[in-house]
Amino acid sequence: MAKLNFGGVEENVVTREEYPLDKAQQTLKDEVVAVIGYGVQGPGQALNLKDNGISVIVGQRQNSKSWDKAVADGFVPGETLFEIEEALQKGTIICYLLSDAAQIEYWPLVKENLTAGKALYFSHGFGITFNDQTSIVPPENVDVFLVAPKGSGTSLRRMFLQNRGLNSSYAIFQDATGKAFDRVVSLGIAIGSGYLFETDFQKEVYSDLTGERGTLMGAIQGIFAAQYEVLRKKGHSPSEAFNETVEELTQSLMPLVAENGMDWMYANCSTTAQRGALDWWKRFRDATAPIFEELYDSVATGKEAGYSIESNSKPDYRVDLDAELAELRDSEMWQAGKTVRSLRPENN
Ligand SMILES: NC(=O)c1ccc[n+]([C@@H]2O[C@H](COP(=O)([O-])OP(=O)(O)OC[C@H]3O[C@@H](n4cnc5c(N)ncnc54)[C@H](O)[C@@H]3O)[C@@H](O)[C@H]2O)c1
Ligand SMILES: CC(C)(O)[C@@H](O)C(=O)O
Ligand SMILES: [Mg+2]
Ligand SMILES: [Mg+2]
Repeated sequence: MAKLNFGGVEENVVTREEYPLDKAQQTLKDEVVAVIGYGVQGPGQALNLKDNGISVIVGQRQNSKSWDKAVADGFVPGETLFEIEEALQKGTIICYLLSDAAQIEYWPLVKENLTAGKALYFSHGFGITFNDQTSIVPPENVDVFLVAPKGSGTSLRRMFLQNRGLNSSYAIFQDATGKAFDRVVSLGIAIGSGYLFETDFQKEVYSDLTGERGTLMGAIQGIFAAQYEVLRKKGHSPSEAFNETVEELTQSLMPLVAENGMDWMYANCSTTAQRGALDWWKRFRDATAPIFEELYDSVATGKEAGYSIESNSKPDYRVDLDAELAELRDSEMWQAGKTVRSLRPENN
């Protein structure tokens, strides 16, 4: 395993050079990887595994949209697509990719089928870390590990098809067979990870829940809305407010940050912009830091897990979720965005 320097701190990383695909294929050659759940990560991981020559089956409720999607994606009922219980019986590695809330409901069935020497794979530290709320406690004679892609399953698949790779974290919770490291790293490479960085279950879930509630999803929408609303209140048009808040960021500036970092993006803007950004960023940091502290505490005390379990375990959770998403979609800002996107030349 390579030790790499990240801003002065050494960390363990597994790269494709060190652990190439043929080594992963060799490690997994006698395994049947059962992907349970075909939501967002399920399709991304299952299709990448299949295209990488791994023996993969999907377990999903029949008569569901996800079942139909698996069929449309090339999984064949009775051959590579089964009801959850049958897939659990056939799999030697169980990739537990139901929603974190649904994992609670199906746990007794999964546990029943975890015979000695099998492996239980997660893409999140949620179920194990918050087992006081999930009751997910695996038997001692199976391997338990995670590979958590740091991005959407949709991106995992798209980047795979573009010959790129999303980075993932990996962690081993339990090594019953002595093969856990090879198994987890092989799966990480075979699902299409660019490289794998080491973590543990608790750190993965604390950082992941903080990130998605924070800068990646929650905070970014909050800061977009705040700036957009001020610009509108001061008399700017929706297109002007949207372009100065979102469109320029996603289309012009974030690709530059992705390529070479924030200072390089700054350096490619005017000295006027650089002066202003350098003067203001610390004020935004200081204003939001207390909210991030509160958020982290809410994650670490298990409150966020509790909220998520409570709301996503309701039989009609999708109805409320869809209504909340519609509120965002129908807001003036995102409706303005729809028109702005339609005007991109590549969309014409
Ligand atoms: N979405 C991502 O991009 C992403 C990224 C990294 C890790 N993860 C983790 O991967 C795992 C799967 O995430 P996801 O986003 O694909 O899941 P999801 O929340 O979209 O749900 C996945 C599947 O669970 C099924 N499901 C939901 N409720 C059910 C129920 N009551 N009974 C049976 N099936 C039910 C859905 O039909 C779907 O097939 C989670 O642990 C998640 O935290 C997700
Ligand atoms: C894609 C994300 C936000 O990184 C993932 O953590 C999720 O829960 O979907
Ligand atoms: Mg997450
Ligand atoms: Mg995440």
